Amino acid sequence: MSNHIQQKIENLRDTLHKYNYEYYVLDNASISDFEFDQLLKELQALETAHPEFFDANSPTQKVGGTITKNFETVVHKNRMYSLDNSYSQEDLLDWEKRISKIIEGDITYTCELKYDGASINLTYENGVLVKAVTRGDGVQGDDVTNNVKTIKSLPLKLQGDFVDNFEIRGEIILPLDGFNQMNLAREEAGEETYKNPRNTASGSLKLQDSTEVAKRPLDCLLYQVLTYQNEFESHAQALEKARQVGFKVPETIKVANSIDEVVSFVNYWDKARFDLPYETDGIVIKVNNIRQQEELGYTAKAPRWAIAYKFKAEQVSTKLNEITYQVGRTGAITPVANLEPVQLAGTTVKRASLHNADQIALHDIRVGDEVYVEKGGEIIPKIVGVDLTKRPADSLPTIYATHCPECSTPLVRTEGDAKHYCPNEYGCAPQVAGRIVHFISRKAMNIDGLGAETVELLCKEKLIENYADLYALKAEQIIPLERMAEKSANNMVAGIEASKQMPFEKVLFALGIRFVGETVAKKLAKAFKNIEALFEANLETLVAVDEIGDRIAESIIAFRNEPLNQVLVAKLKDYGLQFSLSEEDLQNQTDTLVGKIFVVSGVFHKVSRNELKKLIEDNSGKVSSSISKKTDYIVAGDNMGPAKLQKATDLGVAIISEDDFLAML
Ligand SMILES: NC(=O)c1ccc[n+]([C@@H]2O[C@H](COP(=O)([O-])OP(=O)(O)OC[C@H]3O[C@@H](n4cnc5c(N)ncnc54)[C@H](O)[C@@H]3O)[C@@H](O)[C@H]2O)c1
Ligand SMILES: [Zn+2]
Repeated sequence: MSNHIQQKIENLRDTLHKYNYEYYVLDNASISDFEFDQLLKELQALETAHPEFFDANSPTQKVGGTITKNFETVVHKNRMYSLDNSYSQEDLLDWEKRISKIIEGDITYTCELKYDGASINLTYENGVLVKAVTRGDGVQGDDVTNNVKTIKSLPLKLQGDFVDNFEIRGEIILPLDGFNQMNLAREEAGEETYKNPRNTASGSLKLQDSTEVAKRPLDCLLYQVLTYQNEFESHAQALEKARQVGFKVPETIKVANSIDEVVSFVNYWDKARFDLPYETDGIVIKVNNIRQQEELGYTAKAPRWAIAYKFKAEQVSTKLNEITYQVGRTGAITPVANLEPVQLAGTTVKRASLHNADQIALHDIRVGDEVYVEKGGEIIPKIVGVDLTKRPADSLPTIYATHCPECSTPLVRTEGDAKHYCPNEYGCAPQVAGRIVHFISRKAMNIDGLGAETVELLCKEKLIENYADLYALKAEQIIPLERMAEKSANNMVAGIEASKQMPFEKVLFALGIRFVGETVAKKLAKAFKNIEALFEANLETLVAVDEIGDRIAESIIAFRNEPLNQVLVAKLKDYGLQFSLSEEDLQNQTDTLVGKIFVVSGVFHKVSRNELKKLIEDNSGKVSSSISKKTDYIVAGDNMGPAKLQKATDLGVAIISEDDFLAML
């Protein structure tokens, strides 16, 4: 019996060591955090029940990371710990009870967001950054000073009055904006996209070439100051002071006087976090008083004076019954997992995306497996892993589809593309209907009174074969159809008619040119101003446009060379759709701000923030999210952050008001 348990404990330790290695060293996790946490919890429970198998090297006892051989190893002056996790209000109350037994007096807490990146320890001597070291195994880490120095928001030399010698800790993160831009560029270059901001940030830190790191839009958010003469009384005070001398300490931090206040903070950010420009995976609650922190001290792995509250992972496990294949509007094949129905984030989930053949192979996902399903930012849930312990003995590896499930054409897969495609573009029913559905969709022509199901019906009834046919539809043809009545038919026709006013960029997006998404369509519309100019452009002219690369350019050329597309575009033009920028758009576009880089900060009165950004872009200026030496102007509204203000002043960037800006135009 105990032998069996010991075996189980050892297996779990081995498994977790392996996952730690993949996560911290390779920056390429093969299982989700949720699964990892489950396994760790399982091990913790076994170890608590069987203290005779205690091992100081167990993943429950140690910080998970390690050092690499690529950088100089530095022993931390002050150990770097992990954080204990909590998942509910009860967990937080338990924690409060535990610490109240150890310390005397009232406790106040600081609540901070748990920034999802890589931890870093910065050493400042006489106000100058001298060392930046990763957490490593907590005792020693990698010296990545040169890489960290490229982070623009991090002060290399402090201005103003602060402690002379200190360490400060923070999280190196990759804001979502920058992450998406990096991925866009990779997609453009036909390279595989990065998985998530966290491991991209962590991987960037460990690059050998600092000039490469400098190109990545990393940021550093600070969360702890360590001094040697006890200069500060409270954690919040230390952070406030750090912010004043130019460190990026997020304004989201809050002091709470009770666990109830902590809980309100947690509940608020559980939703509001999706509006943040970076990813967070929870809240960190800390005892605010530094003397009390010292009294509480540390366990082997984490401070007793802090606890992380992890946002609920919207993830469950269920059985995979069947894999089917879906043909998208572009002919891309998506494998779909048909699941044993399960409740997830308030909805019943029956299907989930499996992405592509590589993903299936990577996780070795098989029919009959118990799989983990996760609901991320996207609406369609995805499978993130397999519970191998539950795999049936007779299970077989998945063999990926070879032919289109709709039209039986052999599938193709081009080099470097993760997806398989059905090449029968104009004869494969879902591709035909799919192109029309895309055309009418909200972000494209936004046609009221017409939905995907109706489009399929209209195709099936042979009333339409392509999107241009929509404009010839008459109410009398629609009324006899299933689920249709006079009113709905009239609405549909009116909606189609109204769509003729949609601006050029929307029409361009609606055409469904491969790789021409909403943003690219906007760029193209702005650059070429009308469809004739766009379709006459050669590869060279096309790639000269900002952010347009070979892949997009070739796709545009292929589209305009296809005779059917030429006919469709000509028909749409005849029907009166907008194939050039409007007079108004043209008038509003100037070169007034060409070459100028703006940062917009604060709240404005005459125009909204988005309008302001649009005005900058319409007048050929560039909007950047962070202040750097390259920034020409900061348009400052109300409540501009003091850190930004300081930074702008330090760099000598001109700070202008909303009125100043409007006057420039
Ligand atoms: N998927 C995998 O294979 C795998 C493997 C290992 C670890 N993990 C995941 O990593 C996490 C455990 O990692 P960990 O030990 O680094 O602990 P952690 O990330 O849960 O917590 C500690 C870290 O939080 C960071 N942090 C962010 N904001 C902070 C703030 N305001 N104040 C203080 N600290 C803040 C610090 O960098 C600190 O080192 C778990 O979520 C686990 O699921 C996943
Ligand atoms: Zn097909």
